[in-house]
Amino acid sequence: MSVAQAPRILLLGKDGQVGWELQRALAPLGELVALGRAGGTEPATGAPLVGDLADLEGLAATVQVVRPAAIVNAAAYTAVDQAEREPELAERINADAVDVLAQAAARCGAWLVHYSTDYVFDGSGQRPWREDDPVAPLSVYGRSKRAGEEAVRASGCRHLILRTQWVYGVRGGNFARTMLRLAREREVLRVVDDQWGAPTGADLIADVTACALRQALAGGVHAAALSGTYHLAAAGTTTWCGYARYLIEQARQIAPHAGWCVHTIEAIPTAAYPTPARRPANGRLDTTRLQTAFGMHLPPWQHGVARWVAMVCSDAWAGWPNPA
Ligand SMILES: NC(=O)C1=CN([C@@H]2O[C@H](COP(=O)(O)OP(=O)(O)OC[C@H]3O[C@@H](n4cnc5c(N)ncnc54)[C@H](OP(=O)(O)O)[C@@H]3O)[C@@H](O)[C@H]2O)C=CC1
Ligand SMILES: Cc1cn([C@H]2C[C@H](O)[C@@H](COP(=O)(O)OP(=O)(O)O[C@H]3O[C@@H](C)C(=O)[C@@H](O)[C@H]3O)O2)c(=O)[nH]c1=O
Ligand SMILES: [Mg+2]
Repeated sequence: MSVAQAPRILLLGKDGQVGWELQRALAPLGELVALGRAGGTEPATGAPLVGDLADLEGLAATVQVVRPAAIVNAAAYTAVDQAEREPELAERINADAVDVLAQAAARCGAWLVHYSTDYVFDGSGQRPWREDDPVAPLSVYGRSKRAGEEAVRASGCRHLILRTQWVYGVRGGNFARTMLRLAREREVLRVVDDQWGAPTGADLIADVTACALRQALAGGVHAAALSGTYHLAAAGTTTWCGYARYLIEQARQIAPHAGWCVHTIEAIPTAAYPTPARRPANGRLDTTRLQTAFGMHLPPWQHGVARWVAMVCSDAWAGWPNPA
């Protein structure tokens, strides 16, 4: 395929954990126009493009100018506890801006790839959640993400809503990085052991997104039928405590002399770790639908976590343990 015929893909949120990996994974699919908060320029004409999701008018205009075959939205308000204090901003970025993108996608016939979260569920029961199970978010963040999902479906655009969870990446802050820092500062860590989910790598999310979007962009009857909501998480499940223990054990093996202080990782109930936002106890996601629809297998969560630890603990990784 020549560059001129390659579909245009508009990526928003290019500098986040998932957005960063998407720059790499989406590049082979077409002509990628990748925007962060600061925006950019249209490759052919140099026209200014808006990447700030708080600028709703600018965002709609940007889609019109780029006329992409697909929009991939990796930008979001993801500070779960902080969202309890600024619900309007969370709603604007996670719902209003998504509404604008979805309507713009519908108008120009583009696919919209959008990410959502296990935090749309109330966490009841033990069974892994399926895509059509009822949602009942416990937090401002969760409610704003639910509203974003609803806007995408209501717009009528062809879409992939990919609900994921517990994301870690080499770029940006996450629970894994917090744990590795604390393990070098404290002798005892206390971590909740009654919230369940699967740590999922930003690289895995990006690779799966590229594979799914390629099939969607291929066109035809099969492609149109792919539009819908999918759960995307690594295989297996653990608790935040199980995750912390695995991470730190891996890190100690790879970098035994990195100054570890921790000798105890104590399993605690959620009630012993109060936070502004409530989080679901059962965040397990059933990924059967994704695996069947797109013909792929998802690896055990430990594989990606071990690779991430090897990456961030390597001496070559200049920013260890907290990159710029
Ligand atoms: N992180 C997680 O554990 C999970 C994430 N998800 C979802 O996956 C998607 C990707 O998340 P992830 O990559 O981890 O999140 P990050 O927080 O790493 O990245 C989000 C990006 O969005 C940017 N952003 C925030 N506000 C705006 C704005 N007004 N305009 C433009 N950009 C903005 C952030 O910029 P800045 O850094 O400047 O604020 C950041 O670069 C999101 O939809 C999220 O809800 C789902 C489940 C779990
Ligand atoms: C730092 C720390 C956290 N915790 C608990 C608090 C909380 O219940 C759990 C996870 O804390 P965090 O705040 O790091 O994770 P959190 O920001 O809740 O992560 C979520 O982010 C959003 C964006 C999502 O969509 C979710 O899927 C999920 O990944 O660990 C401890 O028990 N001990 C600790 O020392
Ligand atoms: Mg957090």
